[in-house]
Amino acid sequence: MIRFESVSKTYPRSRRPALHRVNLDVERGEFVFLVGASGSGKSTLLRLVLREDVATRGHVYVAGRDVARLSSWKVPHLRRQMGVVFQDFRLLPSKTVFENVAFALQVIGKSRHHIAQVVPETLELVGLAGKERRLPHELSGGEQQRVAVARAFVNRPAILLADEPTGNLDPATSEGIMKLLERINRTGTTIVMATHDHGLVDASKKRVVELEGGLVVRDEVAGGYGLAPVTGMVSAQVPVVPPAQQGVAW
Ligand SMILES: Nc1ncnc2c1ncn2[C@@H]1O[C@H](COP(=O)(O)OP(=O)(O)OP(=O)(O)O)[C@@H](O)[C@H]1O
Repeated sequence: MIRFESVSKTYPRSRRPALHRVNLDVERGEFVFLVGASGSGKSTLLRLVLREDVATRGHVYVAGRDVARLSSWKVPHLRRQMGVVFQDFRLLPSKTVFENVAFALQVIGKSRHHIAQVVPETLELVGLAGKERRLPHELSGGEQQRVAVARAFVNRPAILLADEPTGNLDPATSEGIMKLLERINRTGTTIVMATHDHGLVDASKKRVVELEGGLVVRDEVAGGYGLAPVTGMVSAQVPVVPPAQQGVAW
């Protein structure tokens, strides 16, 4: 569903690459955590999937298409297959819960009839039935993030990208958002979630891809936030060459 082939990204006026020769394959329906220190390249990786930016080297494929080769008029079509959730919710402050979610469908030309049917269904799914007429400032942080998830999912995208979706939430509320994302994942939507949330990653036992200075330094099938201590037991961890041995020339 998402494939990175030796992808490097160096921003203009930057000497160090934000991503360096990243190889990554995310299958349809997978749930992948993207972890790593601040500045390790997580958001850059997500931006390349969304084609908000293009790789300096290598290829990014989404659903089999090389995103850099898409003509500009096809980019909106690519993005329609993806939903995005951010740490800061990014809701429209003067629109109600219903209108915020409906807006995502209006801009892609869906009919009023379709919107009237699908928006309430989605709000029900995220646990916001009855709050359709509220404005964002009348909701808790967790509820605002649920609206953002509803907006990202209302068009039933193949892929949902989440950039620190629980970064502004307390642990219990974060757990609720995580359960919601897992529920969405069970419908078949592929999820890639960048996070600093140790607790969620450790509790979930999902695939963990760790970035360090733009390099993938760990890709673990059912990992934790940090590398598991070696106990002598067989580990599901994929061996990864440490950055120092990869011949990296910045
Ligand atoms: N628009 C930009 N122009 C120049 N450099 C950038 C730009 N965006 C990011 N960078 C640099 O690229 C590197 C990776 O940044 P990125 O935002 O991808 O990291 P991140 O892992 O998402 O960090 P965080 O966890 O803090 O969100 C950093 O060194 C950052 O300074």
